[in-house]
Amino acid sequence: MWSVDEHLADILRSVRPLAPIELPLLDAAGCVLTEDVTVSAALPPFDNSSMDGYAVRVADVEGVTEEFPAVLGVVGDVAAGSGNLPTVGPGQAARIMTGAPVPPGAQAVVPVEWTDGGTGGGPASAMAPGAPGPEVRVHRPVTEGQHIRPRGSDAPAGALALPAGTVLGPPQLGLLAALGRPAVPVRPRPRVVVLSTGSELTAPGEPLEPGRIHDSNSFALTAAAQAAGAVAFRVAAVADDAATLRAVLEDQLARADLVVTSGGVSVGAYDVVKEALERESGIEFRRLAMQPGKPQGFGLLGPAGVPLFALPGNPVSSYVSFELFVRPALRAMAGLPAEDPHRPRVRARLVADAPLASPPGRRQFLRGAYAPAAPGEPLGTVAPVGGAGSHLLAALARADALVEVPEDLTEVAPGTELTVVLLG
Ligand SMILES: Nc1nc2c(c(=O)[nH]1)N[C@H]1C(S)=C(S)[C@@H](COP(=O)(O)OP(=O)(O)OC[C@H]3O[C@@H](n4cnc5c(N)ncnc54)[C@H](O)[C@@H]3O)O[C@H]1N2
Ligand code: MOO
Repeated sequence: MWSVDEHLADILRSVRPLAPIELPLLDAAGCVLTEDVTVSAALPPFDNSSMDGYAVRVADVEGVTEEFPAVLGVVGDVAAGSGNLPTVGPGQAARIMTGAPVPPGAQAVVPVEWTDGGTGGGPASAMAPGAPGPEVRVHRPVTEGQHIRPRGSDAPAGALALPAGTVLGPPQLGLLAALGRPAVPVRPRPRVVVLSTGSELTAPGEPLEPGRIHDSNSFALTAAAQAAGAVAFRVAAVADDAATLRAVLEDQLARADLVVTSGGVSVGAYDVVKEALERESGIEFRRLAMQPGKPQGFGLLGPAGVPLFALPGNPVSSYVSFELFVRPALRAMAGLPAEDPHRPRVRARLVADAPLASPPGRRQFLRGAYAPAAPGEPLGTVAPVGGAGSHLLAALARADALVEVPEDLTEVAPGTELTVVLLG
């Protein structure tokens, strides 16, 4: 029997980060940058106004008040995007909008609210539409540089904008766009093919014949792969026939960086995944010291060595196995640390009416509902949801945590401190 930790270590030894490719920004969302990105041209690229107002020379507005305003000649109107700039000489001002380049000669911007807005009346609350008037009265002084965002104040040219290894979230993608980068080198999202096996499986929406059930695993596992950041393809369930399964796998390998199958790995007469792959070099079928998820297959398939996870068919077993083994592998392939910040492990106290039983020598993963620590309490609590049966999908759907019972515990008393994986 392999321990959970040995199996995961073997997987992480076998999988490799995917080779980097250049991707357009929005396709690179959530991906890991593989090269440093430096600031090629300063951000912002020119001194610009942070206010709608008037660009002035500081000496012209020194000591002014509403009662004794400066009256300045308006020499132009500078909108954001203007390239043709007027020069502001002594006694002059240029009307200017937020984001517009500061015209030569101007040293500061007076917000329109500190002026008459060129109307000859009292303080303006906004700019009048249309062309500016010939004069503006300025009611308050400004200091040099006031309301000006200097060139390079966000990111100076030559600075490191984003180091290799950065995960590209919305702010990072925004920065790359601001720097003028249309595409960046990243590790791509792994492409995952998810395939259920079992002659009893019927697609949701189809009526059930006697003895048959709906295929739920391929939906849960495909969604889990997407949630792990992969591009996931769900394949229609394959009946229990080794030749068909081999043919489907061969077809699917062309678009897969990783393959997940469910079912057919136990010791039954129709355990087709095992039958189809057991002699395939590289795929090894093991028994793990865990519950659920005891029978597992893992290895590298085909000439390209595509990691294949043959997960057990019970719905809870396959989902728990995905969380514990496939998700870390996908993260490693995407260049992320296998240790998953989105699946934190916390310690919590068990809340239960009676002691819980756990199989000897196997690490058990019960489904639970976690409650964070109350004020003044060092630990949160976790209550079991449903029993230990690996067919209990409805209970899994109500749970938000996996409760880890160590191998050496066969009875877990209420109040016991345990590790909990938060599923989020
Ligand atoms: N004699 C033994 N029998 C079993 C053992 C054992 O050690 N000795 N192990 C049990 C354990 S533990 C597990 S887990 C299962 C694993 O079985 P398989 O991976 O071969 O899975 P199947 O037999 O194909 O299916 C098991 C169960 O799950 C249902 N299933 C399968 N696929 C789906 C799907 N896509 N959607 C919904 N439900 C699915 C299937 O109908 C079965 O009920 O073996 C035990 N047996
Ligand atoms: O290991 Mo099975 O996954 O217990 O149900």
